[in-house]
Amino acid sequence: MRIGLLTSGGDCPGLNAVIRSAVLHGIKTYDYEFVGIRNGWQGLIDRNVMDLPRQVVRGLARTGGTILGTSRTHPYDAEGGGPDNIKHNMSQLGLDALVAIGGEGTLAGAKRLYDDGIPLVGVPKTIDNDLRGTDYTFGFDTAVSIATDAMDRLRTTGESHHRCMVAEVMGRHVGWIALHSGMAAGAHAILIPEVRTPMEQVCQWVKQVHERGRSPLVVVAEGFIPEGHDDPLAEAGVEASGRPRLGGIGEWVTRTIEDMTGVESRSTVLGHIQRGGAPTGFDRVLSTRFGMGAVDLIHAGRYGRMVSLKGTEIVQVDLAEALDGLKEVPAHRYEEAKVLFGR
Ligand SMILES: Nc1ncnc2c1ncn2[C@@H]1O[C@H](COP(=O)(O)OP(=O)(O)OP(=O)(O)O)[C@@H](O)[C@H]1O
Ligand SMILES: O=P(O)(O)OC[C@H]1O[C@](O)(CO)[C@@H](O)[C@@H]1O
Ligand SMILES: [Mg+2]
Repeated sequence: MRIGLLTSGGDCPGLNAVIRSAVLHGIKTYDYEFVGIRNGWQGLIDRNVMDLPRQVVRGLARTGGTILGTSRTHPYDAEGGGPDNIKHNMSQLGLDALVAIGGEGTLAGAKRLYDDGIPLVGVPKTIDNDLRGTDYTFGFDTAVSIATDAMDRLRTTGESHHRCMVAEVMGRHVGWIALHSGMAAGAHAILIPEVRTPMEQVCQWVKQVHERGRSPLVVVAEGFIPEGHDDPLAEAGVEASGRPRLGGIGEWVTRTIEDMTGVESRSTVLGHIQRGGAPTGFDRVLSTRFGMGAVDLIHAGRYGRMVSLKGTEIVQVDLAEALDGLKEVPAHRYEEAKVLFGR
């Protein structure tokens, strides 16, 4: 059995650990061969690949990024894409099956390809943690840990200057990173895409905190839409795919707070720092187990499925089930965090 591995969508810490564990488990347990497909679906279209013998994956569990590269190439819409071309290329490369490691976009493409007759399995990744069908995606824990560390730092400088500090974190459609890092750092307000909090409410929390002698910390997810607005702020234009490049909401919230409360405020955008560097121990273990689980799925011929974490166990779910809408922050989780906002 010769298996192609690809990473697609935004990178995240843990991708290399999946590649390593899939290769080691596949070689040691089943005597499989592995091929790395470069730059996501693009590599399958271009037949741009690398061999993945055991020595290439040595020491990878603790490294950030992906040795295969990634892209947001659409497997159907890109020039040279489509199931027939991809099947042809797989046959030219001698590939029997694929492991697609990606977020909800990548796995939606994988599901379509599976429905069109391509034998593949999925591994859920993304710092956003927005995939249903798994308790956690890898990358999320690392992003939360980086954001929490940054917020602890913002709090000490904020306290020195009696300022309101605003931290913008990633989270295009969902506010998991904001919720968890904000809660971990003791934020006085957390603004997420799922909840259209009015700025009057945010300013009331900020004033209450300031009046009791503390420096307010406000955490805002990049996809937050303030009441009265229709779309998230996207001041950096659009990507090649036409998708808006989010960002700018942190600065907008900061200016609004300063104007409405008179409390001196500063904004920090964490950006891609949240996606860089080494994975946490939790993400290394999750990625390692996911990589092994994906190879087991292929060995069992269970195509069209992905590995998933349920509680402490690695299980398997249908891609269709995992892609049935995004995993948003439920209202009760937001209400729980809100108890500690403001006063
Ligand atoms: N329904 C779909 N069918 C086929 N391809 C898709 C579909 N949706 C998205 N894609 C392709 O998959 C690519 C990767 O998806 P996306 O950019 O959403 O990242 P992701 O895999 O969700 O990971 P992350 O959210 O962590 O960046 C998209 O840029 C797009 O080209
Ligand atoms: O790396 P890019 O293409 O700027 O994408 C940024 C997006 O990727 C993510 O990190 C993961 O989907 C989002 O949170 C963010 O909006
Ligand atoms: Mg995604």
